[in-house]
Amino acid sequence: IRPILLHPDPRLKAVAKPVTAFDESLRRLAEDMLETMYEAPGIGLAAPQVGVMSRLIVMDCSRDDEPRRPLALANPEIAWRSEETGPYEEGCLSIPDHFAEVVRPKAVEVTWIDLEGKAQRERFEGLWAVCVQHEIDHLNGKLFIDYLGTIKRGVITRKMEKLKRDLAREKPH
Ligand SMILES: O=C(O)C[C@@H](Cc1ccccc1)[C@H](O)SCc1ccccc1
Ligand SMILES: [Zn+2]
Repeated sequence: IRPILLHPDPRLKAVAKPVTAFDESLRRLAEDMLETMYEAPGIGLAAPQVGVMSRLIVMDCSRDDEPRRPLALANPEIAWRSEETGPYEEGCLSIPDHFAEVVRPKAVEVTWIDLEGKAQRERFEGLWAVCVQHEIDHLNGKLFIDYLGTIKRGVITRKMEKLKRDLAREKPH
């Protein structure tokens, strides 16, 4: 389990670097991220959210009544976006307890390299499509609040700054 960085944090606004070593340490990082994600709980997590500036994301958007399908995607890229878009009330483990509607393409095709170094390509729809786009945004320093207007984004940022001040002073918020 690794601590999840909270917005605002410069590491959440930086562009992460491509993964080049498909070795044991990458597999260990993916395992740590999946453990952190399940414990949060969440259905996705990007390496920059645990302070690692690498282009690695993990996801498991399977429902509770389905078998788990943990995925680790290195150097993910969106190769195709559907014309059709749709809204979803998004949240973020780095911006806890804040939710807002974001409109994204309903389906995307993603290419990536898996932990064995093999190139993969898959079409995602539904919650998987929302999640993979949300996670790839994290690799480019983009947060779901960046799709909101200046006012709403500012309100959320100021509330998060207060939360971080209170946490720093060990005061319950
Ligand atoms: O911060 C993250 O990247 C984890 C996000 C991933 C996500 C955000 C919006 C929509 C889909 C995925 C979430 O905090 S994981 C929590 C969650 C759980 C169920 C449905 C939506 C979000
Ligand atoms: Zn997020």
